Amino acid sequence: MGAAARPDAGRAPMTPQTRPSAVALEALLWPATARPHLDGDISIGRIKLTPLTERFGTPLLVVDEQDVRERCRAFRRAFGDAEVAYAGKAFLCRAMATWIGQEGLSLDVCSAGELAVARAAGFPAERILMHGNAKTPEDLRAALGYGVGTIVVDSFHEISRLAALAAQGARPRLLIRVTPGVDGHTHAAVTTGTDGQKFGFSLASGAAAEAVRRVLAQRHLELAGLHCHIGSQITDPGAFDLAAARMVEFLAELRAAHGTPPRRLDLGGGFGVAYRAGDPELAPGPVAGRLRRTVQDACAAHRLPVPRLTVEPGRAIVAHAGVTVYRVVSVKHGPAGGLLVAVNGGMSDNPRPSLYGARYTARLIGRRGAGGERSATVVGRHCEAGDVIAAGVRLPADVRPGDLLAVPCTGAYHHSMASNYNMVRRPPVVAVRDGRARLIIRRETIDDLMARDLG
Ligand SMILES: Cc1ncc(COP(=O)(O)O)c(C=O)c1O
Ligand SMILES: N[C@@H](CCCC[NH3+])C(=O)O
Repeated sequence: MGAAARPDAGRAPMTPQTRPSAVALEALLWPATARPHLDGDISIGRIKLTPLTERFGTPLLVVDEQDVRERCRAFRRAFGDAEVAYAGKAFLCRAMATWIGQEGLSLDVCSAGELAVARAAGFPAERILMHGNAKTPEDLRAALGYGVGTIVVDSFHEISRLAALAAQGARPRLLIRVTPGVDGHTHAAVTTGTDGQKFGFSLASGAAAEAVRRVLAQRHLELAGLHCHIGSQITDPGAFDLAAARMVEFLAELRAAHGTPPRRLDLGGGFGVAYRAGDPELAPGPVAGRLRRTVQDACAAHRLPVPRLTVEPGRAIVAHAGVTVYRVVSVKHGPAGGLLVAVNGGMSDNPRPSLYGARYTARLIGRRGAGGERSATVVGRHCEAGDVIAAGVRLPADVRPGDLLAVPCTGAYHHSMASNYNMVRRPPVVAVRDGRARLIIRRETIDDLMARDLG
């Protein structure tokens, strides 16, 4: 190519100062393999997002397999010989169950449906825990039928039901879900360690001690240990310490009352992650160090053997692996000079802002903006004014219909909580890794939606 034909002919040579650079990503928010590019695009797993949307459409949930695997490894390294059970409610499909299984994690399911996914992926039954405050007889039969390793019991009625089912053959291993009376200072809707909410047997009221007595009285049931889960998106490590210390104290009480204490202690999940730059996040290393020390010290103080620990991270494994890409449909001028940028998804693929006031960030991809930045609120397509995806974000002032917006940290409690509100079809999920993209959940079709409507 001759010099005159070059698009940059005649311009001053670029120095390091004038050479355009890709706008950096906030490293903590995006998947491990996410990289910004000069053209404004972002690649994940060495695949650029814009061509991916041309292939699979929008909205599109992209999941970075390497990010998931790295976080599984980080949790296993941090917790040493403890069991790490991924909480499938955060995001579950056959591919995810396969990755989790290959990385040596256990799996927490809370319905016959989640168990069916685990089964379809061939997840080892021994490494499955079943949860739920209102497991139905169908859930329990499915669990016993597959031979799940552990059932976490949550009510006196469930103990009776399990005893009846176990008398027919199975001998399930049980953890008792205890409510330790610890406030994790998270959103009220996901606070589960305090008395008065629906999960678990209260420690303070004596219900937990009574649940232990009832399980021990059933010869077909085996009491393996205790469980607690104080809530989700917790960023205060002190709340986990307090819960762990109370649970060890309870183990000591059980030894005094019944002889040998149960051998397992499951401290649940709930490790908070950053959704926006500057948000606090609990990294597995420090949190594991603290928790293990707390348990060891409390056991030493009570002269108890240290129980085998389990933790159940969900969000911390998969939230950062997910990026949702939307297409802008319309732009309006909002109050105080801000923009209202409406996209082709919303509360049906991300109900978290409307449920918990969750805050997200968003970024234009696929081209570089011009004309500076404006404050913007990214809103969804649903028939509610509260259908907001990201409020108060900075977007290029020239954002316009047809643009692509990427929202990071959408891997956990997005697809798993998606709905068909307004008969909108749920988006597909594409897994990316090492330059390859694989459709792991296809987009819903209008036929899917109509299939259950029998007229
Ligand atoms: C029993 C149990 N374990 C683990 C989790 C996972 O929580 P997170 O995704 O916040 O780690 C949950 C959800 O809060 C849960 O209910
Ligand atoms: N769905 C909640 C977390 C609930 C955790 C399940 N026990 C969220 O999106 O933050």
